[in-house]
Amino acid sequence: MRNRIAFISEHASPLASLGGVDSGGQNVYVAELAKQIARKGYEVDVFTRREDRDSPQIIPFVRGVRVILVDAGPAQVIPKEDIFVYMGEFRKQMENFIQREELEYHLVHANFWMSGLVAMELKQRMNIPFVITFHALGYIRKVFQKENDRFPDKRVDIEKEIVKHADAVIAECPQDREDLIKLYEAEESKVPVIACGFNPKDFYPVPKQTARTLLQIEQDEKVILQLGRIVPRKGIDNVIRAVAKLCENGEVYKLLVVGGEREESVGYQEIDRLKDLVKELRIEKQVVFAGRKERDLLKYYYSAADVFVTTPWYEPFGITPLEAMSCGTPVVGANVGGIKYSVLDGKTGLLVAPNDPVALADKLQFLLARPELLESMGAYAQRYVKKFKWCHIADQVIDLYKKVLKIQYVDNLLDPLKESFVEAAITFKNSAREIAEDILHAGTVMSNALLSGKKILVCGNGGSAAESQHFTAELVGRFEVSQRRGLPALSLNADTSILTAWANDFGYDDVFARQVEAYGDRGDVLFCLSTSGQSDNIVRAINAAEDKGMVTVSLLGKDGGMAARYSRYNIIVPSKSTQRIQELHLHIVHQLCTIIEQRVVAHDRVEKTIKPLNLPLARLNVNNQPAYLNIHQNYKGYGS
Ligand SMILES: O=C(CO)[C@@H](O)[C@H](O)[C@H](O)[C@H](O)COP(=O)(O)O
Ligand SMILES: [Zn+2]
Repeated sequence: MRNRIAFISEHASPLASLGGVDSGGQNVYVAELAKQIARKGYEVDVFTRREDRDSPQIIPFVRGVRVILVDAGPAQVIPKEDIFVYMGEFRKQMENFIQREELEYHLVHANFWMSGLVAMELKQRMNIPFVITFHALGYIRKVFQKENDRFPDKRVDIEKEIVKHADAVIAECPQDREDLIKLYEAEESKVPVIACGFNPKDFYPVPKQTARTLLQIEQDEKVILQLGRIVPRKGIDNVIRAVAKLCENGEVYKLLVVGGEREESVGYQEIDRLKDLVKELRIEKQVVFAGRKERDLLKYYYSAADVFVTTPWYEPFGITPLEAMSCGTPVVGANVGGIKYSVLDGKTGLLVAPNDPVALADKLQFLLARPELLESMGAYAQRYVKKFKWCHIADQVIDLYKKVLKIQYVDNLLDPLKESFVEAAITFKNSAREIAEDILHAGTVMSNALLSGKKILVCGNGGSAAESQHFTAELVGRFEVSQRRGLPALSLNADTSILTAWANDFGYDDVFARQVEAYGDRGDVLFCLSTSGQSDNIVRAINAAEDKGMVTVSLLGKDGGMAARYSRYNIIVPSKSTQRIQELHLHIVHQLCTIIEQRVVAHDRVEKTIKPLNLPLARLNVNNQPAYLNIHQNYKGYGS
């Protein structure tokens, strides 16, 4: 069966178009990772909140990936800051879906803290392990946005709980990992760094001339590209101010701002603020707001630009620098989070402090004045960025899944395994208290029969058949005493020809009774082993033996069943578990052998049936006595 993974991404659907306020890196991450993971043999379902009334609940995305729309809150686009109140409903609906469709998910991969909350609850309720990628951390957002952060105050506490219960937390860059460990007390071993990726099929270099012709950009213009979601965190105002500084310095560059759409539900928008700022700085001619562009057009924008700029004040990863580098465009990026991890300062671009327009203007001016440097950086970037292809990232994520599933597998099996030892120990202890005397009695009855020249017939089914042969092997052969005569004991389940012929011709119920009839004599013992005491062939054998004047002894379990009713002597292990009963049966078989051997050897010594002088010297113990004499001395005797 293929492993089935449930992605949860409450606000970022892989189906959503890119560039809106709440769609961006996370949508791409979920879409690309799901695709690659499915390509590598997993079944992936992506659970996301329904945002329109008309779509079906299950939407096939690509081969192996389905998008499941979860009804939680109004079926319309809601800013992610307002979704939290619907997450209880989200969890309930998701759980209903899983049960209704009889799906078995091996692992949940949650994206963003609210999905993490759902994953944490599903783990508690359905025992599905989960991995989370936070994409952004509430603690850091709060530090920067303060009262402008509209997420519920409890976000950070919930995130801490999620970190505690997650089986692994994917850090997108070393800075993210450090934050998770320091600020969220994440266990170091649970936080691997796995970067985000890019798709080389979507992002590859297009000759600059072609790209500019297509986008109607002057061939000789110096173009700085800013591309991505238009939200305050991205620090686009910083870029605008830097361009204004460049103008002050007499440099004329064009800043192309791609992305962003007016959201009806939101009041004063970031894009309005930026446009006002452009006006205020009087650089309308230098800044072009190109709006949101379809994904397949983005490579032309990246390729047309001389340099790509991104200076957020916080960025757990940031996919756009990878896309720019893959198109052969160097990046000037903020020296924060994932950007300082993915952009090699001085090699694939330059790093600069966030919120510092003067420093940014300096870096841009330096680079744009050096076309050869830009070219060599672009070429290096294109080679270097290959390690971030989604297929390589997916390999790392799958390795993590395997590790989590292995731990889960071990946890699921190890605890019951340990528990079984405790349970066995308890059964042994209870047996010592409750049935030790019955065992001694049975052993005495058996040894009396042997000492009177009688024999023991033994039978059982399955595991008990094995113990029956185990018992006869110890008696006919040897147990603990090295030199003694063989004792007559015959296992009735050992002769396959008799068993199969009789079972085949007449039925299985009399396979033992028939042999009791053939071999049994008055005074012989029939020793039956049965965990339930309900096997018909055992009950019939007991009746046949009693009819012949034999002595019946049964080793049983549970409530002793029918066998206990008809058998003369019973040892009933105080347990309801077949396994535990069988384990005790083996121990009891050994104890019966001990009793029988000690009594027979003691008796034979008195009768002088074994000549001690025949023993090889090496067999003598420290007292220069054969071992069986010690046993004889230790034996206190019991009601023979
Ligand atoms: O070993 C086991 C179970 O642990 C089985 O082979 C088991 O002995 C068989 O199911 C027997 O047929 C059970 O018979 P019984 O112990 O109830 O007389
Ligand atoms: Zn067994």
